[in-house]
Amino acid sequence: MSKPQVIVHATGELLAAAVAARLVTRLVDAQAARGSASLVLTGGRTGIAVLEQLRTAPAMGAVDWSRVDLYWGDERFLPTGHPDRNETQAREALLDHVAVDPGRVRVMAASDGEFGDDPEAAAADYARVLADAARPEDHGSVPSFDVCLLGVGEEGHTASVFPASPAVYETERSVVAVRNCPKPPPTRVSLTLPAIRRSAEVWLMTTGESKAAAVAMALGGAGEVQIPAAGARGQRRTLWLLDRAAAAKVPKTLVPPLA
Ligand SMILES: O=C1O[C@H](COP(=O)(O)O)[C@@H](O)[C@H](O)[C@H]1O
Repeated sequence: MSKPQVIVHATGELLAAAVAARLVTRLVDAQAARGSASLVLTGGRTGIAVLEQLRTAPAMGAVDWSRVDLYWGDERFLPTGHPDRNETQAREALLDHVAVDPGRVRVMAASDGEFGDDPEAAAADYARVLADAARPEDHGSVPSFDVCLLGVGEEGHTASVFPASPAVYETERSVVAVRNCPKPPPTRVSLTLPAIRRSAEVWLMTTGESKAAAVAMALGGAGEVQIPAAGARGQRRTLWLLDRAAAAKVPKTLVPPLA
């Protein structure tokens, strides 16, 4: 498992543009090496801002979106097309504007979908989707995603794994239903930390003063039960992509000069 590396940008806008550029390079490299790339999307303000930036990124045309496998790290369990669904926001920000292969866009079920209002069934279904997509070289039931994008909440949640919640103690399942979330909406579906840790690269992205304490705790050695984002690590790389405000309380020894 990789050690976290911190990259700080001056503003949230610069951060989103820089992450978008970094992502273009990573996807192009994966496609050149293997023919396809896999990407886990996140919801949240920073995650969606990155997708908006990606849409107009200068080298965007270098990515063949029909050969990108798309997944979600978590989903708000709401009806199809609901504006608060991470899927809806990702489609508006990017996916409706690029030539994705619909068969490679693996969404988490909606609350009016085939599993009805049953988030446990939706989670079990997504675990099957992941298992079906895993290749022999992934050595398990979760693909080794090229990049897993994640946000970070004020209290340290990532995906929809909240501090001290049942999801943070999960060691077997790759996807779980999450109920009674402290942040609305209360019902969600989420990858677990063990599934996230199957990723080659994990990129945690967050901005703003309100995230500074959680970021400092995660990077300062807090446990994942207290700060779930601390447990999100990639096999090859773990990047913490921050703006100056979110990085304000991180120990100076961990922060390189401004990008
Ligand atoms: O609810 C969620 O929140 C987190 C963080 O969102 P932000 O707006 O504070 O950046 C996000 O990572 C997660 O995907 C989303 O469902």
